[in-house]
Amino acid sequence: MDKDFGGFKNILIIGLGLIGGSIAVSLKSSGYRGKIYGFDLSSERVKKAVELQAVDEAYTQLEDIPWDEIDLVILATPVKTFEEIAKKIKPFLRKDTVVTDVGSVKGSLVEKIQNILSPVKFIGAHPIAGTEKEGIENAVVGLFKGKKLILTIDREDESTKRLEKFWTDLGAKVEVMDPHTHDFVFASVSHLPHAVAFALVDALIELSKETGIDLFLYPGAGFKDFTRIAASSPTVWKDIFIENKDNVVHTIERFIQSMEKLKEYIQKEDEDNLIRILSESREKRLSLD
Ligand SMILES: NC(=O)c1ccc[n+]([C@@H]2O[C@H](COP(=O)([O-])OP(=O)(O)OC[C@H]3O[C@@H](n4cnc5c(N)ncnc54)[C@H](O)[C@@H]3O)[C@@H](O)[C@H]2O)c1
Ligand SMILES: O=C(O)C(=O)C[C@]1(C(=O)O)C=C[C@@H](O)C=C1
Repeated sequence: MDKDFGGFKNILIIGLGLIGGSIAVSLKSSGYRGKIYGFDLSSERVKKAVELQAVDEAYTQLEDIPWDEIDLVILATPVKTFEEIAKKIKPFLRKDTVVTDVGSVKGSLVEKIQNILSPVKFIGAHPIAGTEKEGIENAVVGLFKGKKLILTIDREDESTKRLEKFWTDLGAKVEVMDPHTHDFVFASVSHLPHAVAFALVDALIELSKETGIDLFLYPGAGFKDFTRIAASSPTVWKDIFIENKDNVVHTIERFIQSMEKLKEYIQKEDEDNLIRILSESREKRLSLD
Protein backbone atom coordinates (compact mmCIF):
# COMPACT_ATOMS: atom_id res chain seq x y z
CA MET A 1 0.00 0.00 0.00
CA ASP A 2 1.21 3.51 -0.80
CA LYS A 3 2.65 5.64 1.97
CA ASP A 4 0.00 8.11 3.11
CA PHE A 5 0.96 8.31 6.82
CA GLY A 6 -2.64 7.57 7.77
CA GLY A 7 -3.90 10.53 5.80
CA PHE A 8 -2.88 13.04 8.49
CA LYS A 9 -2.20 16.05 6.28
CA ASN A 10 -0.53 18.36 8.78
CA ILE A 11 0.90 17.41 12.13
CA LEU A 12 2.01 19.19 15.26
CA ILE A 13 4.82 17.78 17.41
CA ILE A 14 4.81 19.09 20.99
CA GLY A 15 8.35 18.61 22.36
CA LEU A 16 11.18 19.04 19.88
CA GLY A 17 13.50 16.60 21.62
CA LEU A 18 15.19 13.39 20.57
CA ILE A 19 11.95 11.51 19.84
CA GLY A 20 9.84 14.43 18.53
CA GLY A 21 12.81 15.47 16.38
CA SER A 22 13.38 11.93 15.12
CA ILE A 23 9.71 11.69 14.07
CA ALA A 24 10.07 14.99 12.18
CA VAL A 25 13.30 14.13 10.33
CA SER A 26 12.10 10.58 9.62
CA LEU A 27 8.83 11.89 8.15
CA LYS A 28 10.74 14.32 5.93
CA SER A 29 13.08 11.61 4.68
CA SER A 30 10.22 9.13 4.08
CA GLY A 31 8.35 11.40 1.68
CA TYR A 32 5.74 12.88 4.02
CA ARG A 33 4.19 15.75 2.09
CA GLY A 34 2.19 17.51 4.79
CA LYS A 35 3.36 20.37 6.96
CA ILE A 36 5.16 19.59 10.18
CA TYR A 37 4.62 22.13 12.93
CA GLY A 38 6.59 22.08 16.17
CA PHE A 39 6.12 23.47 19.65
CA ASP A 40 8.57 23.58 22.56
CA LEU A 41 8.94 25.65 25.71
CA SER A 42 12.58 26.14 24.83
CA SER A 43 13.17 28.87 22.23
CA GLU A 44 16.61 27.35 21.53
CA ARG A 45 15.02 24.02 20.56
CA VAL A 46 12.50 25.82 18.36
CA LYS A 47 15.31 27.73 16.63
CA LYS A 48 17.34 24.54 16.15
CA ALA A 49 14.33 22.64 14.74
CA VAL A 50 13.79 25.32 12.08
CA GLU A 51 17.54 25.61 11.34
CA LEU A 52 17.74 21.84 10.78
CA GLN A 53 14.63 22.07 8.53
CA ALA A 54 13.14 19.28 10.63
CA VAL A 55 9.91 21.26 10.90
CA ASP A 56 8.24 23.80 8.62
CA GLU A 57 7.36 26.16 11.43
CA ALA A 58 7.84 26.06 15.19
CA TYR A 59 6.45 27.99 18.11
CA THR A 60 6.91 28.71 21.80
CA GLN A 61 3.37 30.13 22.25
CA LEU A 62 0.34 27.86 21.81
CA GLU A 63 -1.77 30.80 20.57
CA ASP A 64 0.49 31.20 17.52
CA ILE A 65 -0.10 27.67 16.18
CA PRO A 66 -2.46 27.41 13.14
CA TRP A 67 -4.73 24.93 15.00
CA ASP A 68 -7.34 24.67 12.23
CA GLU A 69 -4.74 23.02 10.00
CA ILE A 70 -3.64 20.38 12.50
CA ASP A 71 -4.88 16.79 11.90
CA LEU A 72 -2.58 14.98 14.32
CA VAL A 73 -0.93 16.19 17.53
CA ILE A 74 1.95 14.15 18.99
CA LEU A 75 2.93 14.71 22.63
CA ALA A 76 6.70 14.14 22.79
CA THR A 77 7.59 15.77 26.13
CA PRO A 78 8.50 14.08 29.45
CA VAL A 79 5.51 12.01 30.67
CA LYS A 80 4.67 14.08 33.74
CA THR A 81 3.96 17.12 31.51
CA PHE A 82 1.19 15.38 29.50
CA GLU A 83 -1.75 16.21 31.76
CA GLU A 84 -0.98 19.91 31.90
CA ILE A 85 -0.34 20.08 28.15
CA ALA A 86 -3.60 18.22 27.40
CA LYS A 87 -5.54 20.76 29.51
CA LYS A 88 -3.80 23.69 27.78
CA ILE A 89 -4.29 22.50 24.18
CA LYS A 90 -7.88 21.27 24.54
CA PRO A 91 -9.56 24.64 23.83
CA PHE A 92 -7.58 24.97 20.58
CA LEU A 93 -8.27 21.50 19.12
CA ARG A 94 -10.61 20.79 16.21
CA LYS A 95 -13.11 18.03 17.18
CA ASP A 96 -11.73 15.66 14.51
CA THR A 97 -8.04 16.21 15.34
CA VAL A 98 -6.40 13.05 16.71
CA VAL A 99 -4.00 13.36 19.66
CA THR A 100 -1.36 10.76 20.44
CA ASP A 101 1.92 10.52 22.38
CA VAL A 102 5.26 8.73 22.48
CA GLY A 103 5.56 8.46 26.27
CA SER A 104 7.38 5.55 27.91
CA VAL A 105 4.56 5.09 30.47
CA LYS A 106 0.95 4.31 29.60
CA GLY A 107 -1.22 2.70 32.38
CA SER A 108 -3.77 5.03 33.97
CA LEU A 109 -2.09 8.04 32.34
CA VAL A 110 -3.75 7.08 29.03
CA GLU A 111 -7.19 7.14 30.63
CA LYS A 112 -6.49 10.49 32.34
CA ILE A 113 -5.49 12.12 29.06
CA GLN A 114 -8.45 10.51 27.25
CA ASN A 115 -10.79 12.01 29.85
CA ILE A 116 -9.20 15.46 29.67
CA LEU A 117 -9.33 15.59 25.87
CA SER A 118 -12.72 13.91 25.28
CA PRO A 119 -14.56 14.20 22.84
CA VAL A 120 -11.26 14.65 20.98
CA LYS A 121 -9.65 11.23 20.46
CA PHE A 122 -6.45 10.37 22.34
CA ILE A 123 -4.53 7.22 21.40
CA GLY A 124 -1.60 6.23 23.61
CA ALA A 125 1.49 5.10 21.70
CA HIS A 126 5.08 4.17 22.59
CA PRO A 127 7.91 3.63 20.11
CA ILE A 128 10.43 1.13 21.48
CA ALA A 129 13.35 3.02 20.03
CA GLY A 130 15.59 5.75 21.32
CA THR A 131 19.07 6.64 22.45
CA GLU A 132 20.72 8.07 25.55
CA LYS A 133 20.92 11.51 23.90
CA GLU A 134 18.44 14.36 24.19
CA GLY A 135 17.18 17.20 21.99
CA ILE A 136 16.33 17.57 18.32
CA GLU A 137 20.03 18.19 17.61
CA ASN A 138 20.49 14.45 18.24
CA ALA A 139 17.49 13.34 16.16
CA VAL A 140 18.03 10.16 14.15
CA VAL A 141 16.61 9.67 10.64
CA GLY A 142 14.94 6.25 10.45
CA LEU A 143 15.05 5.70 14.24
CA PHE A 144 11.78 3.75 14.16
CA LYS A 145 12.56 1.47 11.19
CA GLY A 146 12.07 -2.16 12.18
CA LYS A 147 11.35 -1.19 15.81
CA LYS A 148 8.23 -2.07 17.79
CA LEU A 149 5.55 0.56 18.32
CA ILE A 150 3.03 -0.19 21.05
CA LEU A 151 -0.53 1.10 20.66
CA THR A 152 -2.75 0.93 23.71
CA ILE A 153 -6.20 1.01 22.14
CA ASP A 154 -8.27 -1.38 20.06
CA ARG A 155 -7.14 -1.74 16.45
CA GLU A 156 -10.73 -1.71 15.12
CA ASP A 157 -11.10 1.99 15.90
CA GLU A 158 -10.85 4.12 12.72
CA SER A 159 -8.39 6.70 14.16
CA THR A 160 -6.24 3.88 15.55
CA LYS A 161 -6.08 2.30 12.09
CA ARG A 162 -4.88 5.63 10.71
CA LEU A 163 -2.27 5.99 13.46
CA GLU A 164 -1.12 2.41 12.83
CA LYS A 165 -0.61 3.34 9.16
CA PHE A 166 1.27 6.50 10.19
CA TRP A 167 3.78 4.44 12.20
CA THR A 168 3.93 1.58 9.68
CA ASP A 169 4.85 4.12 7.00
CA LEU A 170 7.71 5.24 9.28
CA GLY A 171 8.89 1.62 9.27
CA ALA A 172 7.68 0.62 12.75
CA LYS A 173 6.14 -2.75 13.63
CA VAL A 174 2.87 -1.98 15.42
CA GLU A 175 1.62 -4.10 18.32
CA VAL A 176 -1.44 -3.51 20.50
CA MET A 177 -1.08 -3.95 24.28
CA ASP A 178 -3.22 -3.18 27.29
CA PRO A 179 -1.77 -0.01 28.95
CA HIS A 180 -1.28 -1.69 32.37
CA THR A 181 0.41 -4.74 30.86
CA HIS A 182 2.57 -2.30 28.91
CA ASP A 183 3.77 -0.65 32.12
CA PHE A 184 4.79 -3.95 33.73
CA VAL A 185 6.55 -5.15 30.56
CA PHE A 186 8.51 -1.93 30.02
CA ALA A 187 9.27 -1.51 33.73
CA SER A 188 11.03 -4.88 33.37
CA VAL A 189 12.84 -4.52 30.05
CA SER A 190 13.49 -0.76 29.97
CA HIS A 191 12.88 1.11 33.23
CA LEU A 192 14.67 -1.41 35.49
CA PRO A 193 17.78 -1.54 33.24
CA HIS A 194 17.95 2.26 33.31
CA ALA A 195 17.59 2.28 37.12
CA VAL A 196 20.33 -0.35 37.42
CA ALA A 197 22.67 1.59 35.10
CA PHE A 198 22.14 4.84 37.05
CA ALA A 199 22.62 2.94 40.35
CA LEU A 200 25.79 1.20 39.15
CA VAL A 201 27.42 4.53 38.28
CA ASP A 202 26.26 5.89 41.65
CA ALA A 203 27.87 2.90 43.43
CA LEU A 204 31.18 3.63 41.71
CA ILE A 205 30.95 7.32 42.66
CA GLU A 206 30.52 6.22 46.31
CA LEU A 207 33.33 3.63 46.09
CA SER A 208 35.62 6.29 44.60
CA LYS A 209 34.82 8.65 47.49
CA GLU A 210 35.30 5.89 50.08
CA THR A 211 38.69 4.79 48.78
CA GLY A 212 40.09 8.02 47.33
CA ILE A 213 40.67 6.14 44.04
CA ASP A 214 38.99 7.70 40.99
CA LEU A 215 37.50 4.51 39.56
CA PHE A 216 36.28 6.40 36.50
CA LEU A 217 39.86 6.58 35.19
CA TYR A 218 39.81 2.83 34.51
CA PRO A 219 36.57 1.63 32.81
CA GLY A 220 36.92 -0.79 29.93
CA ALA A 221 34.38 -1.54 27.23
CA GLY A 222 32.25 -3.68 29.55
CA PHE A 223 31.49 -0.83 31.93
CA LYS A 224 30.95 1.60 29.07
CA ASP A 225 28.57 -0.76 27.19
CA PHE A 226 26.66 -1.56 30.36
CA THR A 227 26.22 2.05 31.48
CA ARG A 228 25.57 3.81 28.13
CA ILE A 229 21.98 4.42 29.20
CA ALA A 230 23.09 6.08 32.46
CA ALA A 231 23.90 9.07 30.22
CA SER A 232 20.14 9.46 29.52
CA SER A 233 18.15 12.59 30.39
CA PRO A 234 17.53 12.93 34.17
CA THR A 235 14.29 14.86 33.51
CA VAL A 236 12.86 12.22 31.16
CA TRP A 237 13.84 9.32 33.47
CA LYS A 238 12.73 10.96 36.73
CA ASP A 239 9.27 11.28 35.14
CA ILE A 240 9.24 7.66 33.89
CA PHE A 241 10.29 6.23 37.28
CA ILE A 242 7.66 8.23 39.19
CA GLU A 243 4.82 7.78 36.70
CA ASN A 244 5.41 3.98 36.67
CA LYS A 245 6.36 3.87 40.36
CA ASP A 246 4.62 0.63 41.44
CA ASN A 247 6.00 -1.48 38.58
CA VAL A 248 9.47 0.06 38.81
CA VAL A 249 9.68 -0.54 42.57
CA HIS A 250 8.43 -4.14 42.10
CA THR A 251 11.06 -4.90 39.44
CA ILE A 252 13.83 -3.22 41.51
CA GLU A 253 12.87 -5.48 44.45
CA ARG A 254 13.02 -8.54 42.20
CA PHE A 255 16.43 -7.41 40.93
CA ILE A 256 17.72 -6.98 44.51
CA GLN A 257 16.65 -10.61 45.19
CA SER A 258 18.67 -11.76 42.18
CA MET A 259 21.69 -9.73 43.37
CA GLU A 260 21.34 -11.22 46.88
CA LYS A 261 21.24 -14.74 45.39
CA LEU A 262 24.36 -14.06 43.34
CA LYS A 263 26.13 -12.49 46.35
CA GLU A 264 25.35 -15.57 48.44
CA TYR A 265 26.69 -17.99 45.80
CA ILE A 266 29.88 -15.92 45.52
CA GLN A 267 30.30 -15.67 49.31
CA LYS A 268 29.81 -19.46 49.68
CA GLU A 269 32.03 -20.19 46.67
CA ASP A 270 29.08 -22.23 45.39
CA GLU A 271 30.49 -23.10 41.97
CA ASP A 272 27.56 -25.30 40.84
CA ASN A 273 24.96 -22.63 41.46
CA LEU A 274 27.19 -19.94 39.96
CA ILE A 275 27.65 -21.99 36.76
CA ARG A 276 23.89 -22.65 36.65
CA ILE A 277 22.79 -19.03 37.07
CA LEU A 278 25.48 -17.59 34.76
CA SER A 279 24.74 -20.22 32.07
CA GLU A 280 20.99 -19.58 32.20
CA SER A 281 21.56 -15.84 31.87
CA ARG A 282 24.09 -16.26 29.07
CA GLU A 283 21.75 -18.53 27.07
CA LYS A 284 18.84 -16.13 27.46
CA ARG A 285 20.96 -13.16 26.39
CA LEU A 286 22.40 -15.05 23.39
CA SER A 287 18.88 -15.95 22.25
CA LEU A 288 18.11 -12.23 21.79
CA ASP A 289 20.62 -11.60 18.98
N1 LIG B 1 14.70 8.91 24.79
C1 LIG B 1 14.22 7.73 24.49
O1 LIG B 1 14.98 6.78 24.26
C2 LIG B 1 12.73 7.53 24.41
C3 LIG B 1 12.23 6.43 23.70
C4 LIG B 1 10.85 6.26 23.58
C5 LIG B 1 9.97 7.18 24.18
N2 LIG B 1 10.50 8.24 24.87
C6 LIG B 1 9.55 9.21 25.44
O2 LIG B 1 9.56 10.33 24.58
C7 LIG B 1 9.27 11.53 25.29
C8 LIG B 1 10.32 12.57 24.98
O3 LIG B 1 11.60 12.08 25.33
P1 LIG B 1 12.92 12.60 24.61
O4 LIG B 1 13.97 11.58 24.86
O5 LIG B 1 12.62 13.04 23.22
O6 LIG B 1 13.25 13.89 25.53
P2 LIG B 1 14.09 15.22 25.18
O7 LIG B 1 14.57 15.74 26.47
O8 LIG B 1 15.07 14.96 24.10
O9 LIG B 1 12.95 16.19 24.62
C9 LIG B 1 11.88 16.67 25.38
C10 LIG B 1 11.51 18.05 24.85
O10 LIG B 1 10.32 18.46 25.49
C11 LIG B 1 10.41 19.84 25.78
N3 LIG B 1 9.46 20.12 26.85
C12 LIG B 1 9.53 19.78 28.16
N4 LIG B 1 8.42 20.17 28.81
C13 LIG B 1 7.65 20.78 27.89
C14 LIG B 1 6.34 21.37 27.95
N5 LIG B 1 5.64 21.42 29.07
N6 LIG B 1 5.84 21.91 26.79
C15 LIG B 1 6.56 21.86 25.64
N7 LIG B 1 7.77 21.30 25.53
C16 LIG B 1 8.30 20.77 26.64
C17 LIG B 1 11.88 20.03 26.17
O11 LIG B 1 12.26 21.40 26.04
C18 LIG B 1 12.57 19.11 25.15
O12 LIG B 1 12.92 19.80 23.97
C19 LIG B 1 9.20 11.12 26.76
O13 LIG B 1 7.86 11.01 27.16
C20 LIG B 1 9.88 9.77 26.81
O14 LIG B 1 9.36 8.97 27.85
C21 LIG B 1 11.84 8.45 24.98
O1 LIG C 1 18.48 2.65 23.44
C1 LIG C 1 18.28 3.44 24.35
O2 LIG C 1 19.11 4.27 24.67
C2 LIG C 1 17.01 3.41 25.07
O3 LIG C 1 17.04 3.61 26.23
C3 LIG C 1 15.74 3.22 24.36
C4 LIG C 1 14.57 2.79 25.20
C5 LIG C 1 14.86 1.40 25.81
O4 LIG C 1 14.86 1.24 27.01
O5 LIG C 1 15.10 0.49 25.01
C6 LIG C 1 14.29 3.77 26.28
C7 LIG C 1 13.07 4.19 26.61
C8 LIG C 1 11.94 3.90 25.80
O6 LIG C 1 10.75 4.25 26.22
C9 LIG C 1 12.15 3.06 24.68
C10 LIG C 1 13.39 2.67 24.33
